[in-house]
Amino acid sequence: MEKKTLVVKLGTSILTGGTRRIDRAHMVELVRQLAQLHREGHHVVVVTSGAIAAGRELLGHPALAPTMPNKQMLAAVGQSHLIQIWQRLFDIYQLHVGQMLLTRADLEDRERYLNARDTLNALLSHRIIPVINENDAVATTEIKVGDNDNLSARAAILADADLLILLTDQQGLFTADPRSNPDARLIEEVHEITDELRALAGDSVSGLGTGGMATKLQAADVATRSGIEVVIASGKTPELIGRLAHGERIGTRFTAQANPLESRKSWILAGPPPHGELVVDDGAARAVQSKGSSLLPKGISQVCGTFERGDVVRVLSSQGKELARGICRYNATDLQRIAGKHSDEIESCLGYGYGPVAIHRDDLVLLKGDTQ
Ligand SMILES: Nc1ncnc2c1ncn2[C@@H]1O[C@H](COP(=O)(O)OP(=O)(O)O)[C@@H](O)[C@H]1O
Ligand SMILES: N[C@@H](CCC(=O)OP(=O)(O)O)C(=O)O
Repeated sequence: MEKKTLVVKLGTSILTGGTRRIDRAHMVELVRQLAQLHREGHHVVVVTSGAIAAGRELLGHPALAPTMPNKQMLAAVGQSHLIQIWQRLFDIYQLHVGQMLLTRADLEDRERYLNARDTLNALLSHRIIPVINENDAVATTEIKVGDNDNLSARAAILADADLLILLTDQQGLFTADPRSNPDARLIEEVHEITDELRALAGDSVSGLGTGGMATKLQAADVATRSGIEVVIASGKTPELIGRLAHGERIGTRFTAQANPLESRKSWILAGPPPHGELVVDDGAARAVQSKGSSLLPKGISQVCGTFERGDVVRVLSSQGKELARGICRYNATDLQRIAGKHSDEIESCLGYGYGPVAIHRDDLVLLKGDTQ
């Protein structure tokens, strides 16, 4: 069976079961399902809400004004508690978790984005379960993603996920909020997120979650545009996670709009103008062009311009013809020092390393014909 990468977002509504406490009994059941998928060889990423709810529970539900610092204080208390609960539950299956607390600023800055992606990939390749939440304690309104639905869509892009599952307290997106409209019907499949659809998605009324269905639709929009399928479903459906991973139709499914690799490549071409140039030797030019290889420092003969790790650069042949564009994993100063060297010399030369390649093949777009 094909191995998939799944991002599963668990909202406060499902983690508390609508109560004032974290529903550990239900978390045990969700972890059992996640561990089963992991055992089958799939990559599993958890995006967890519930820090604020856990903080409230731990402090005995103090009467607090709903100010930002108070929420941040609750999240700071609750997050460490929450991650301990996750770790204890995954311990049952001898699995480790790795906590990643992110903000919007981390995901918009190319260098920090690459760092976060490298960390996530390192966790996954060591078969550790990444457990992600927003870094509420440091995030102010400007740098906050604001809700974990949107955060999970960005985490899914970071992980190159095949499927994003948004687990909540409803069976999916309905034609109206089922809490107030008993006649509301489940929408089973969405191919395009239109304004009419957005008008159906209401806010959270439970006082526990953030954003309701509106933020779930925003998340579905972001993820499906990046080629990731999204499902909104009820966390109470038996064996839900495994059944969805095996292709069963449950809840509301949003079909992917593009292939993830293609969408990253169009960002490279349409995104910010290149910051610098790498002139490569004939061997590297051939490897990149005909074999679809990554660009190694060894094949770089000249580094021009000032660029940071994560910036887009142009790749030029020794005759000055533009062959490709890609996201560079080293900044210009570092690359000048390692250009022409073997990848296993990077660490000793710089004192650190971000891996053996200057531009990974997934971050490289070949240009056909003259693009000078
Ligand atoms: N059209 C809709 N279909 C389903 N649920 C809706 C809709 N509009 C609003 N909602 C509300 O969204 C809530 C789920 O969002 P939220 O409370 O933020 O949960 P979570 O903590 O899982 O993110 C549901 O409990 C429901 O009341
Ligand atoms: N980061 C916050 C959750 C924010 C949020 O979006 O909550 P939810 O709508 O329940 O997914 C916390 O951990 O409490």
